[in-house]
Amino acid sequence: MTTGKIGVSTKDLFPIIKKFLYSDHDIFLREIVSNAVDATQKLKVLASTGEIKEELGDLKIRVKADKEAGTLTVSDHGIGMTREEVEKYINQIAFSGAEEFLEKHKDDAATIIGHFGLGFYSAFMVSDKVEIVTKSYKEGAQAVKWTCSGDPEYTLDDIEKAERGTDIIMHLNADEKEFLEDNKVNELLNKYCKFLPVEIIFGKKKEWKDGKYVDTEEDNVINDINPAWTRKPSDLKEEDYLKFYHQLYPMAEDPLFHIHLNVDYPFNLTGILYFPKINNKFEIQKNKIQLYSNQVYVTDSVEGIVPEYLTLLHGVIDSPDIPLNVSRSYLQSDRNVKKISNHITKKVVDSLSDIFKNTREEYEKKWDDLKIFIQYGILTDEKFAERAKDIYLLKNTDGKYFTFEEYDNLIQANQTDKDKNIVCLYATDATEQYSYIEKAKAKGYDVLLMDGQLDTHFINHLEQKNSDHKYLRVDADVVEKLIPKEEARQSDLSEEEQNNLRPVFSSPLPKDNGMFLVSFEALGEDSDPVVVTRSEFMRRMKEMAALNPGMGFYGAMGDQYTLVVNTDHKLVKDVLADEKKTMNAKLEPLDFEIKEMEGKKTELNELNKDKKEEEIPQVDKDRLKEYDEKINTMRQQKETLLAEYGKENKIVGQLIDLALLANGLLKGEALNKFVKRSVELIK
Ligand SMILES: Nc1ncnc2c1ncn2[C@@H]1O[C@H](COP(=O)(O)OP(=O)(O)OP(=O)(O)O)[C@@H](O)[C@H]1O
Repeated sequence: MTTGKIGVSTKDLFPIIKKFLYSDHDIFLREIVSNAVDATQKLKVLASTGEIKEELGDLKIRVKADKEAGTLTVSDHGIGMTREEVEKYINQIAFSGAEEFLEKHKDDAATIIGHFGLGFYSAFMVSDKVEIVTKSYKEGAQAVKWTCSGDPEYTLDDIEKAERGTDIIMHLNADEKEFLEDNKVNELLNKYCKFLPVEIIFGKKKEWKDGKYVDTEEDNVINDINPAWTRKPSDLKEEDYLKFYHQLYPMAEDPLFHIHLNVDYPFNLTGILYFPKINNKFEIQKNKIQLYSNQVYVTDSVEGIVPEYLTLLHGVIDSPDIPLNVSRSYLQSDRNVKKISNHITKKVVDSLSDIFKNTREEYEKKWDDLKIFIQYGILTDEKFAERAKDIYLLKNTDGKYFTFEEYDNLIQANQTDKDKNIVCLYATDATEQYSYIEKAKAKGYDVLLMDGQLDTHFINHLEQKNSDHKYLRVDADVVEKLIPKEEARQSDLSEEEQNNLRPVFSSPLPKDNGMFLVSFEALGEDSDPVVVTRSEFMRRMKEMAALNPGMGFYGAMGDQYTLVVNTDHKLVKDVLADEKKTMNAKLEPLDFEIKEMEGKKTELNELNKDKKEEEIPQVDKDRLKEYDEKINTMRQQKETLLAEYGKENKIVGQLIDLALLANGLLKGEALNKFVKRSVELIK
């Protein structure tokens, strides 16, 4: 028997392994199993080079939990170790360089593990004592047993062992007994070892018999040793990709597309990325891209490692250049990792371009689901945006798809305004904005459908990138003025007529869901008498605020609408005429008095016009104030009269309700009243 102290002075190491890695102590099983895989792979290499001539026999790796003994054991039939190799690899090499590093990075112990070949020692995170029982493949090798109880002292004994290979026996400490439970071990093996290249057995396959699960004779193989991403794309059919997808995400719907990554220069990278079909926000979070290193699972929190938009994709990326077990900040700054993520971006766009060029119809069919990924990529990644601009599709309200270039060609002639802007019209809800869409189409305009979650952001982005393009929702203005080709004709109502008509039209407007302005426009006698519009700027600000908590100011504001009254329309002219007829008798005395007051005001002002403020006599000041107050009161009286008149006027009420109805704003009680009044009108 040999006893000794492990490697260089390592008394700091065990506490760190135990304490700092506590949060992620699950990984010990991966470390031990992947060592067993390495040992088995090395054996196969030796056999293939002829260095080992005998039959290799059963190469499966077995994981066993023994509750009575309190041990978890991982056994392989790999190359094993001689006494010298144990001394060297377990006792010495494992710690070379680690000591200095440890000093510097006391807080970042995860960086050390793996990076310095300390994988094996992670067993001490969960064990009081670890034994290695191993016999080398080398002829006549003496089997040995190494025992260590989590301090630098170890023992090394010769023992009898029939078969070549290594058993790692972990005596779990009292707090870690959960790792003896089938469920827990299964969970860990499934997470970390599901695609390792050597078969891993844990217990027997179970079957349902007499009301419970019982063991069968068959070994329970945990892993798929040839996962799809390690195979050649030419050997795989569509259904293989689907099958693999469901292996990764059993509950998910079929994905839209897959991209098989297969690079060996300038770095090694394989993998399959899937564009998932997403039905709700929740699903985006649930399934994630998994990062592997030589088929060993590393992580599925890839934020900061791959470009942000890629975190929405599903699938697997495998690169031996992705270091195992290092901290996130390390991965983010790793040059290899950066190169990998740039390359993936290029590859993703290239593949999508191919699909787009070769099977455009297919691409269009999937576009609605694909759109959010491409938009997210364009919004968050300059490089992606540059590359993806030719494969982005705009969809119009007729369900037709266009690239940016195709769309410009379509609308340029008819939808360029007097300032040479190309105006793209869009709807966010084809049903709600139906009447506006129809009016725009009747003018020969095309209308895009922008009903996606990211469309508001995306439109802002497009306008920033192309300053000669304007995006307007179809209800942003009356159709005559959406794309102005020349200066608009002024309404021929006098200012006074407009002022008298304004309260008539504003009094019946709803007061609860927003603010209304009333404006008068000369839109031609064939255009609608009254239209509700919604300013593009204010609406977009509100929508952005809803997505962006920092813009609370806009979010808190009510909706803003404009009621546009077409003064060319016969019905509006009728209202004006009727108003004059009915109201003149009441308004005239008020108007007369207002005029008189204003006359007096002018006189007084004229008198004092050359004086400085302090030279004006106080009596005059008081009188001016009095006149102003009187004028105000009378104006208010006028407005009240006109408002009452407006509320009584059936035509005004009906016109406004029709306009609100077309904008989806007539609801509840107001809608009910509208129906009743309509029935009365028919009678
Ligand atoms: N099951 C095993 N069979 C044969 N040799 C083993 C086995 N487990 C560990 N070893 C030897 O012990 C060495 C140290 O293992 P450890 O896991 O600490 O580091 P590593 O495997 O070199 O690096 P890493 O785990 O970070 O990839 C290995 O390189 C290997 O030579």
